[in-house]
Amino acid sequence: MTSIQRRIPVGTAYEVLVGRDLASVLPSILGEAVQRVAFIYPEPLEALTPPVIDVLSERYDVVQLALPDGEDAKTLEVCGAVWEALGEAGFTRSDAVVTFGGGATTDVGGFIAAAWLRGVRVVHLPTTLLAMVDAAVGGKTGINTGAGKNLVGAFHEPAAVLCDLDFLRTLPAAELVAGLGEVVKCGFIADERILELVEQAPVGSLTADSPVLAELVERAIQVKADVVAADLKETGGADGHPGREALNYGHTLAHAIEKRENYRIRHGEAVAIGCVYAAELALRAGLLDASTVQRHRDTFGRAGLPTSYPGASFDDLIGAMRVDKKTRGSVLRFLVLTKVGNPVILRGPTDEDLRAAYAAVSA
Ligand SMILES: NC(=O)c1ccc[n+]([C@@H]2O[C@H](COP(=O)([O-])OP(=O)(O)OC[C@H]3O[C@@H](n4cnc5c(N)ncnc54)[C@H](O)[C@@H]3O)[C@@H](O)[C@H]2O)c1
Ligand SMILES: O=C(O)C(=O)C[C@@H](O)[C@H](O)[C@H](O)COP(=O)(O)O
Ligand SMILES: [Zn+2]
Repeated sequence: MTSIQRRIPVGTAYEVLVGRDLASVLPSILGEAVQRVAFIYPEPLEALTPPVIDVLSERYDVVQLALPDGEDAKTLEVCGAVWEALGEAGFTRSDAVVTFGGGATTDVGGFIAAAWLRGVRVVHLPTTLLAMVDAAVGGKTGINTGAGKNLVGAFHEPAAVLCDLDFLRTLPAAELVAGLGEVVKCGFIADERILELVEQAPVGSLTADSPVLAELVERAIQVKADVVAADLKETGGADGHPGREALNYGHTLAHAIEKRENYRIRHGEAVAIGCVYAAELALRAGLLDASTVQRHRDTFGRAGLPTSYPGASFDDLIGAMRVDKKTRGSVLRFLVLTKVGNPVILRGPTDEDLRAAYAAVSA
């Protein structure tokens, strides 16, 4: 039975619903004008789709589009094939896209919707923890290129995000842990209670049906919704706050590691390493104290996440770090903390500090 536990508005634009058995609310969001729905999902999740397809099929002509799994879907080739399929289906501006899957699927499906006819409605049904708390919320969509991660994309806000916690029941434990990477990141940038909840939870207790996990989901979505509502297109925050770039904590190194690993490391795992790196960098820049750096290692580690990366040298990664979207010209800009909940931008850290911080996470 449908149960909506929380409605979290993202400004005035749309809501993120958190609950269970949420597919039934889709028609009320999509409305009467929609005739065709492109249902985009990763092929391995086929067995989970019938309850959603059944709801959609009662009202709409459903075009089912199975994509490759995970990061393999975030390519121009996959987008091209889907756009051809939409053309063949006569997909119009009053039709809609529904994505169903993890963050890779919501990213590429969102981009497909953003570009088709220059923008059609999209509703995300995230099925991983990471996509519920982060990827599906906020309207960032995108794909990868040979030069790096998420280098092509668009801001395209969804009409709604439906976080159905029931889908977490089939999620492999390692994927759930990876999602905690973005949850803990939100704790460090904006909500210390998240850190306390993770620190106090018995190891292994944050499973799909845990009430603490449900609270973490709601808190992390709230952090993301608040930051996005204040700076939708990452143009900058007010009163010294870095705005949406705060959500990019840990991502400069994370994206470089993901590229280096051919996307075979999970995004949330790479983010955990990247946040420890950013903390080490802030320590060397005289911005952050050593105990908060240690708290990064302890809290990400307690969640089951890696906090070091011995897989490459600094010189192997710096090229990919330079294409980070926070870079301006040849000046690297890092999101760092001065304390928990106080993100700031560090411009042009010295080569010595960049290397020393990397040495501290690569041992
Ligand atoms: N747009 C944004 O703001 C934003 C934010 C964070 C991350 N991201 C992107 O999200 C992606 C990572 O997302 P992810 O961690 O969800 O990975 P993912 O989409 O690759 O999914 C991980 C794996 O879980 C499987 N899976 C998904 N739901 C399942 C379920 N309910 N049961 C069983 N298996 C399931 C998938 O098939 C896949 O194999 C990265 O590409 C990252 O860049 C985007
Ligand atoms: O929503 C944002 O803004 C974020 O930075 C959230 C990140 O967790 C996410 O991985 C995002 O896709 C990274 O964005 P990018 O601009 O560095 O590609
Ligand atoms: Zn991320």
